[in-house]
Amino acid sequence: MDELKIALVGCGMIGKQHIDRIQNRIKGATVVAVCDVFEAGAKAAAEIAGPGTKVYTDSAEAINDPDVNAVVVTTPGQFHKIPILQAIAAGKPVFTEKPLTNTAAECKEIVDAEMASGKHLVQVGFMRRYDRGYNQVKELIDDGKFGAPMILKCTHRADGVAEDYTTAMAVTDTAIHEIDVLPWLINDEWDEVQCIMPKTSSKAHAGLKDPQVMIMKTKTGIVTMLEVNVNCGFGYDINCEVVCENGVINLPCPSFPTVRFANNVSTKIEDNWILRFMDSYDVEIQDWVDHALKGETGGSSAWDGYVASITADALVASQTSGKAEKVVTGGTPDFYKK
Ligand SMILES: NC(=O)c1ccc[n+]([C@@H]2O[C@H](COP(=O)([O-])OP(=O)(O)OC[C@H]3O[C@@H](n4cnc5c(N)ncnc54)[C@H](O)[C@@H]3O)[C@@H](O)[C@H]2O)c1
Ligand SMILES: O[C@H]1[C@H](O)[C@@H](O)[C@H](O)[C@@H](O)[C@H]1O
Repeated sequence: MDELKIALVGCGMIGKQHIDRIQNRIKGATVVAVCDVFEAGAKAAAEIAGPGTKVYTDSAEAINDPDVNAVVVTTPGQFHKIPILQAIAAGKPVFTEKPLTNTAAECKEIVDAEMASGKHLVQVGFMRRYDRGYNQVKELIDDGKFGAPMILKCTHRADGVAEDYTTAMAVTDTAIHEIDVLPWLINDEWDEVQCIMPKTSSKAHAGLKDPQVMIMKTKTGIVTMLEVNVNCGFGYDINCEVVCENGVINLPCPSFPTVRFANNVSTKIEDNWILRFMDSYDVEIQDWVDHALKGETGGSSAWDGYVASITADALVASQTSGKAEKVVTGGTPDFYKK
């Protein structure tokens, strides 16, 4: 294969961004077909992709088009499973946005199908593994001079959320990023996780518990305290402080000038995830393309996506039990050992 000819399934917000990214900033890949259950949405996406782009409303038809040799899935999480399984059945590499799917049971079906195919075909869009700041922190941890990490203090704050955002989504849609990236960062695995509900913000819509505090402990005993706070009202504020034996490492934020003005010292906070992680998405998709052209996958595997969902299910269970819940994965199959 010398070029990926992609069918993109799910032409919403991030789907359209990935089309623009692939057509204009990524080498070695072109979107040749787009698919959305709403034909008008697919047609609008085809306009972005350019003349000659095929338009589908059925993912099986798009994925099995003989001109298509790779797939990008950008439907909402609860609709990821079917197009991913269709891509695996067709033997075509597939990049899916996070989460792999919304439940661990569905993720297991994908893992089983990929192992049965005998080929590594699935990459999950946990883009923080490609973020420059997280990579700089990882290099410092791996260097060893800071000693072992012991405590991680993280925030995942957003300006606000839509009315259909649920209490469980604080885990499955939002904290899922930290659930994936932190074990990669500190070379460890989750052991048990707990969700604690502080006083709910008056800005949270009816029925939503926000903020939430997630306490997550790894197998070697490192403890993470994660604040998920999606109605903070002041911007998209991602922080990660790693307290090690000999020092403390702070995730660098994208650089904005610090200004002194009107008796204040201040720095801008990014408005949203699109702007905060813009560069990471480009690096991530290019890395997927480069790997897929060689018959490989990079970044997060289907197994990583499955483990993230098992962890998310445990945290969601803790939202009601209030107790620490064990994360039980059964061990990495040889197929996924790196
Ligand atoms: N990595 C990130 O930071 C990041 C950011 C935003 C969204 N996401 C993820 O991207 C995915 C999409 O999010 P979004 O905000 O773009 O959603 P969206 O609702 O804007 O778009 C989803 C689109 O998929 C279409 N669709 C639904 N079911 C379909 C099916 N079976 N076949 C074809 N099309 C179908 C819908 O009609 C819609 O146009 C989600 O999994 C989300 O978690 C990731
Ligand atoms: O909490 C949001 C995350 O910070 C983003 O990166 C996206 O994944 C979005 O879907 C989530 O709702």
